[in-house]
Amino acid sequence: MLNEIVARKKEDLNFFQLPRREEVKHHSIKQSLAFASNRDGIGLIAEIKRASPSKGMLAENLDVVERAKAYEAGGADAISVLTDGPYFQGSIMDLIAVKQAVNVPVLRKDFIVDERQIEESARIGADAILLIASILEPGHLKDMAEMASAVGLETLVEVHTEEELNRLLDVYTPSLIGINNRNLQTFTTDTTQTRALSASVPVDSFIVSESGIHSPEDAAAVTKAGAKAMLIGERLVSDGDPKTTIPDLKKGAHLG
Ligand SMILES: O=C(O)c1ccccc1NCC(=O)[C@H](O)[C@H](O)COP(=O)(O)O
Repeated sequence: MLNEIVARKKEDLNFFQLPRREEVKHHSIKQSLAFASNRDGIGLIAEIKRASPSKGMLAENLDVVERAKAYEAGGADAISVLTDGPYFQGSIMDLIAVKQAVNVPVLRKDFIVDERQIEESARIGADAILLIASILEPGHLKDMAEMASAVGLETLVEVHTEEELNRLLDVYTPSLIGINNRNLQTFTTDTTQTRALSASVPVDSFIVSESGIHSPEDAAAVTKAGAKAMLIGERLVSDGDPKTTIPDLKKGAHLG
């Protein structure tokens, strides 16, 4: 009997195994965004965001697979999945499901503070992870970025202030830099933050403007400021028709 139970258990365990990382098709987020920037004037990362500390619940009972497919069909060049549970109501299950449903690169958005989260990100199939300069010492951030690269993950390194950016650049120059327009202490957003920092970003780094982008005019402002891509959560997650909204937001890149 016990043998039977154990055999059955082994079979069931196989059911839940994730595919090996080398069996999953991975896509470069930088390449996807750079291609879109050349083709459309700006690349777009659309975010799966159920809730946030600043706004509370944004999309209750969100079907993450349906939403991710709608983003992709609408022209998103990458998808960001918030996997933090306590503050954003996300989970790694969301990322696993999204990765299996779309062909654009998938970014894991979380508060990554421990090397084990990098191993986990690789295991669950993420193509890229976010590293936040305000919560990691520059040397630690550099080590984390190198470790991520060694396991096949790209990194988007997020800064909000000039001081954070300069401290980081003293030890490490990220290839993808996210300028967060949201102040993480007050939660206020101001898209002029992208302009304020972009001149200090090394020319070879690719700028992603993050947060507070709601309209084609916002897209125009961050494009003019030097962003090559934008990361949008709230505006898109509750939107009825990403197939219309995503192209409209991208068209903002061509506004005067
Ligand atoms: O969104 C928040 O309230 C928030 C608060 C504290 C830390 C992080 C937070 N957001 C994470 C994000 O990076 C945003 O979801 C992302 O940049 C998209 O922003 P938005 O388009 O304004 O939803």
